[in-house]
Parts: sequence; C-alpha cells; structure tokens
Amino acid sequence: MSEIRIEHAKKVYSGDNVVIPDLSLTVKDGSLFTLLGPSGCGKTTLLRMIAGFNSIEGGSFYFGDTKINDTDPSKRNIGMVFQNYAIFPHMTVRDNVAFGLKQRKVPKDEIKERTDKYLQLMQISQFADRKPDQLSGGQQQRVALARALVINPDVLLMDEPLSNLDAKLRLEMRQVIRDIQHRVGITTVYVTHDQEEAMAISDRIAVMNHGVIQQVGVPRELYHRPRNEFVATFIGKTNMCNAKLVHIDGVATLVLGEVRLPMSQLNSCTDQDVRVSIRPEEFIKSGEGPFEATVLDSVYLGSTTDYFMKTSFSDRIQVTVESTFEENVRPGETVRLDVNVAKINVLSADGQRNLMEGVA
Ligand SMILES: Nc1ncnc2c1ncn2[C@@H]1O[C@H](COP(=O)(O)OP(=O)(O)OP(=O)(O)O)[C@@H](O)[C@H]1O
Repeated sequence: MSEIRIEHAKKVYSGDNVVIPDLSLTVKDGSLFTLLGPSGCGKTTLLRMIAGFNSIEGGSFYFGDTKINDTDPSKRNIGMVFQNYAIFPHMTVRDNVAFGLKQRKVPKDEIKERTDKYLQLMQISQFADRKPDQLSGGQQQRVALARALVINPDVLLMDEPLSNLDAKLRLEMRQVIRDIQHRVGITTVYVTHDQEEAMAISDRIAVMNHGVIQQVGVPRELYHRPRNEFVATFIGKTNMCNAKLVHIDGVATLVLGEVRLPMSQLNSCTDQDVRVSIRPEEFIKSGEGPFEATVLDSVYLGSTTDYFMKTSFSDRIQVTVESTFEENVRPGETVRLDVNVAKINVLSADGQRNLMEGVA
C-alpha cells in the first residue's frame, strides 16, 4: 500500500518565511498526481518534503499507514527524476540504470535481469553501452526514469522532468511517462508549472498558489468547474467579466452588458454582483446570437482561429472558432455571438467561490 497522505503540512524557510502554511492532500495508490502552480508557489518544496530532503515544520506525512516524518530519505524507498536528468556522465547507460541495485547489494544475476527489463521497457536497450553524452535529451530522460524505477520504489517523484526538452520531445515523453506509470502502477507525484502537460498526464491535479491548494480534481473538473478565479485563469484560457445576477420572475438571470441570460440552476442564489468566466470556445458565431461584437483582431492557429472582439460587457474578449478555408470576418466588422450557457461559470464578486459548484 503506497497511498501518500499529507496532513497539515507546514514549511518555513529561514525562520519566518512561511512557504506552505497548512496543506493537506491524499495521493491514491497507483495514481499519477500532479502539483501544478506558478513559479515559486511551493511545488518543489512540497516534493522535497515528501522525499525527505526538506525539514518539516509542522504536520504529518504518511506512506500507507506509516508516518515517515522522521524516516531517513534513503529509507523511504523513493524513485526520483529531475529536470536536469542527474545521471552519471562517466557511466554507461547500463551502469546508470543498475546503480541503485548495486548500492543495495542485489545479487549480480538479478541486477542483470532487472536492468534488462527496464532498458527494454524504456526502449533504450540499444544504447546500453553508450555514455549519456552520446544520447539525446529525451533518451537521457528515459535512462533517468529507468534508473528511478529499477529499484522497485514505493513512490515515484518527478520534478519538471520535461522542461529541458524541446516542444516536440516534451509531447512524446509525456506519453512515455504516462504509459510507463500505468504499466508499473506506481504512485507518482509530478511537479510542473505547465497546465497543458498537467492535463495530459495526470489522474488528479492539485492547483497551488502561494503554498495553498486552490483545488484538487480530475483535469476535466478543473477545466469545466474551476473553484475560483485563480484556477479558472490558470487552467486554459478564459474571459473574465463583471456581471450581475438578478431574479426576473423568479428565475436567476445573468445580466451581461445589455444581454440577459436565464440561469435557472442558480435560482437559489441571492441577487449579487458576480464574476463570469467564459472559455473562448463557448462563444458561437450566430446571426441569431444575443451579443453584438466588433472584431478587433484575429490570430490564425491552423485548426482554430482566435478572434479578439469588443462587446457591450467587455472591451476585449477572445473567441476561438474552427478555422475555415477563407477568413470569414475581418477587423472592424460587426458579428453576432451566442454563448453556450451551460458552460458558463459564475463566481462570487471577489472571485473566491464558484456559485455553480455542485450544479450539474
Ligand atoms: N532553500 C530555500 N531557502 C529559502 N527559501 C527557499 C528555499 N527554497 C525555496 N525557497 C522559496 O520558497 C518558495 C517556493 O519555492 P519552490 O522552489 O518550492 O517553488 P516552485 O513552485 O517549485 O517554483 P518553480 O516552479 O520556480 O521551481 C519561493 O519563494 C522560494 O524562493
């Protein structure tokens, strides 16, 4: 059992710099859990606390039922992969992968068998006798992963493992990591500041800001029902606008500029000022649509085109539509827009709470 449980973790650097005030989370056995957040929010700090490289100023860390706060890092049975590979340059690929097994004084035959298995699993058998400087970045990261997994760790910790790779290799390697994690079924904590990478790779994601978890959920949940404005804007792109929620004939209605959108699912909410989050792809160009919008600019991205438009409720919104062979609207033109009301998120005026939470 290698579920990771963290209860009320606290991290303080140099006396009074509280980086993590009070953080709790559970990583389910065999799942890939990502810590996602902007630079400096405390992701690496938390990962190092799990690994035992950082002191813990408060709270409890468990692997299964075992409290590990005071367990030496070398006794936590952890595999680690960092962004800078951290493989030994003077050793061959095979010796790098076998390193942890030799240290643990595993019998020679078994070292060969287990090393071969992971060289094969990571598809690097053909490089076994090469030194790391004869490998590409992606291949080096495969070696690092094989070396981390060959010791049969209870937990795998990965800190921005793809950030040194070029864009194409990053996409390839995130699939490799996902596949291998599934196959080996190892409980994994993955750190990244790249929201797209987090969405592609994770079973569950914790979005962090200033050492505080803003929301934990499956990728789809975070995208469609962000808990607050920070999550709505950090995950994917969105248009944030001010609006009012009022009841008209008993039906909760969103007043967005001059347009009124009935939202009966919010009937139980009081009348109030609100913040509204609408993803760019939830606007639909439609002659019948209630919103009038003036095109300011457009960016062609191949399969989709981003339009920037001025409306009565915002000076600049982004609208993403499927590209057509010929550009169908140009800057200066006026169009009508509809919106997919079911996908709108209505937040409290301070952006701290999603009024739609619990609404299907
Ligand atoms: N050893 C240290 N001593 C003092 N402060 C530190 C130390 N390590 C990190 N910090 C501070 O703690 C905060 C969190 O840092 P951390 O590296 O955990 O963030 P992060 O979310 O992993 O960021 P990044 O994505 O840039 O790596 C930052 O403000 C950082 O300056």
